[in-house]
Amino acid sequence: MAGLAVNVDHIATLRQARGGATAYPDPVHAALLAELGGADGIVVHLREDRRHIQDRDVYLLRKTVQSRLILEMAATDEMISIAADLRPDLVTLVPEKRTELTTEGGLDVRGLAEVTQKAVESLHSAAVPVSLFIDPDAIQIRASADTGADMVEIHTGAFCEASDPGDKKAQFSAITDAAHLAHELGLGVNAGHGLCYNTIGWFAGTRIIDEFSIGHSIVSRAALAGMEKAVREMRNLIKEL
Ligand SMILES: CC(=O)[C@@H](O)[C@H](O)COP(=O)(O)O
Ligand SMILES: NCC(=O)COP(=O)(O)O
Repeated sequence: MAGLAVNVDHIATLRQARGGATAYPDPVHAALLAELGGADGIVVHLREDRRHIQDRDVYLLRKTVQSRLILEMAATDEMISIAADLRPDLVTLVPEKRTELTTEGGLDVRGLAEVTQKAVESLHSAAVPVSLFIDPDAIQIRASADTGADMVEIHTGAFCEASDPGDKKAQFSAITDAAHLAHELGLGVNAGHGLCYNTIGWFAGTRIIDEFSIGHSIVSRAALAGMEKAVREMRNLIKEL
């Protein structure tokens, strides 16, 4: 059965809405509730611009998360140093642009092979496993395997955002093809970005994703129904896949 890692970034987005003047809502509290709701892991994206998750959050989560702590970060010296000190259960290397509203494309592992491999080696030397957040593209999958990374996280944003039925079907096929190739190359296969209570159903019967990484749709439902309930509902949908 696939796992569910809950991204609590956007609890912190709400907290930072007043410029960090309030201590609430606290992503650390949200993570506890997510775990009570059945989360198999907690994801946080410590961005260079600290627009939502703060350093304080990741260090407190390291002490309090009882499932697994997954740190999303750019492959920069600053972030690698933090990860080596923090020792999360997994690092997912993601591309970052200060001007982006949210994570856009996947990491260009092929084009940044040297930098990516160096980051993978640095994290491995700190005993931190590494996942690479990439588009569902065979070239990027193969390049990821060549870096020595432990797994990939397939970017599901284009599939989730597609409105044309034919395009959505094609985007989903790209994800399943990429997942099969990644498994063949011995990589773990996670998936995330933009997944919601409707799109998750597309994965029924596929059994090709090891863990789904979901944040925005769960936090959005939690705003109305509560975090534990929102996570449990997603957890139950994934159990039925
Ligand atoms: C890589 C990824 O998909 C996550 O970063 C997710 O997008 C939540 O982070 P942001 O909303 O800050 O992009
Ligand atoms: N890596 C994907 C993630 O952490 C959550 O993305 P989203 O569900 O917030 O779009």
